[in-house]
Amino acid sequence: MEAEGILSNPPQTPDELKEYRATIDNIDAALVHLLAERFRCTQKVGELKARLDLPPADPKREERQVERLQALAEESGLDPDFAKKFLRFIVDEVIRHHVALRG
Ligand SMILES: O=C(O)C(=O)C[C@]1(C(=O)O)C=C[C@@H](O)C=C1
Repeated sequence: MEAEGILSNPPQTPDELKEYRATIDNIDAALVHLLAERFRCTQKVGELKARLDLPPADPKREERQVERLQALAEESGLDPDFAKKFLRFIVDEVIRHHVALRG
């Protein structure tokens, strides 16, 4: 009996799907660890910039980062536009932290 797409007797998760999901969980954990490491590094950068009175954002540096990441994305089969948006999302958060550090 099925009502509005909800199965009363849901099928078991296939083993193949479980395996993919285990891989996804590992990759997600690695991403979180890598991002935490990146933010520890940018925290140091933010402190340095505040100390030396340097601007929080460096658009020229960002341009070089986008170019490099888009090339890497193309080489590895990732959508370069997604790579660009992902970097923007992270860098915007970093800049927010840098601004807060200036007090
Ligand atoms: O390299 C810097 O100057 C940083 O502050 C780090 C970072 C980044 O997260 O990669 C963040 C903000 C800048 O606009 C550029 C790069």
